[in-house]
Amino acid sequence: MLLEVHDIHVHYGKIAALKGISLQVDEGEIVTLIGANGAGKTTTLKTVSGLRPLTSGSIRFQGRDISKVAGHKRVVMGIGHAPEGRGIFPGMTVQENLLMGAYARKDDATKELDEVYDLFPRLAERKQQFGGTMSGGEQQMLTIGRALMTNPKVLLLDEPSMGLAPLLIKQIFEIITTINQRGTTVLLVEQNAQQALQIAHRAYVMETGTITKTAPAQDLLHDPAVRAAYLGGDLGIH
Ligand SMILES: Nc1ncnc2c1ncn2[C@@H]1O[C@H](COP(=O)(O)OP(=O)(O)OP(=O)(O)O)[C@@H](O)[C@H]1O
Repeated sequence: MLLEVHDIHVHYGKIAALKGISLQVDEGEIVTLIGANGAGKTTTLKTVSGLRPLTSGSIRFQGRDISKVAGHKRVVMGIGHAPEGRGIFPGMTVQENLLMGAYARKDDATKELDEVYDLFPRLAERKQQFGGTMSGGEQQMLTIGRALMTNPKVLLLDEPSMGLAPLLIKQIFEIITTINQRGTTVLLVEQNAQQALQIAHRAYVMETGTITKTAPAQDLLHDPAVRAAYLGGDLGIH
């Protein structure tokens, strides 16, 4: 087991955002978390990467309890996080933004930089362009690229398709599959449940701070209750 989240509770002040979440991610998997707005998906990722503290419960990574390990150390251990809302450095070039992702590493990141440019030719074309002048979709690519610069064992992806045009959404999901096939485990949070379930191996359904269902992604694609709640009831399965 690569990542094991056990019965975590997380609060924002008095508000309980996570009320006992447990999930596992095996090496090599794409696991997706789906659920309505406010269910706690983003909070789950933030807690795994160390951006939010736990009230109780535990998180194990490669068998080690990391519940109290600082976020920057989790990066070095192999937990990469591409957060929602992009958060790139607008006044830095694309390349500088990517290199910021590698700052915690002691070794040379040339290989990772080449890999990121290979995955996202658009970023390679725009190395010297300021991050803030990139389009929304390009900034999304930059956020994912920056997280990949840490050479993560597990990549936490928060809403990578948010705000993207349909063609770009298709590309982003293809790229996530490629990243996974090249050896990175993925924990994916998505509003776009249909596409997420199509590329994922397994999925968890979240509702108001709890997990209500877990199954192979293909099973959830055909689950009438999941289809009605999260897939618009549309039966257009590909
Ligand atoms: N900084 C914060 N302060 C107070 N409450 C917060 C904060 N961030 C999130 N919450 C609350 O925690 C709950 C879970 O939020 P979270 O962002 O994790 O949900 P989500 O499933 O990712 O939703 P979405 O799909 O809308 O992004 C929500 O009720 C939200 O209002």
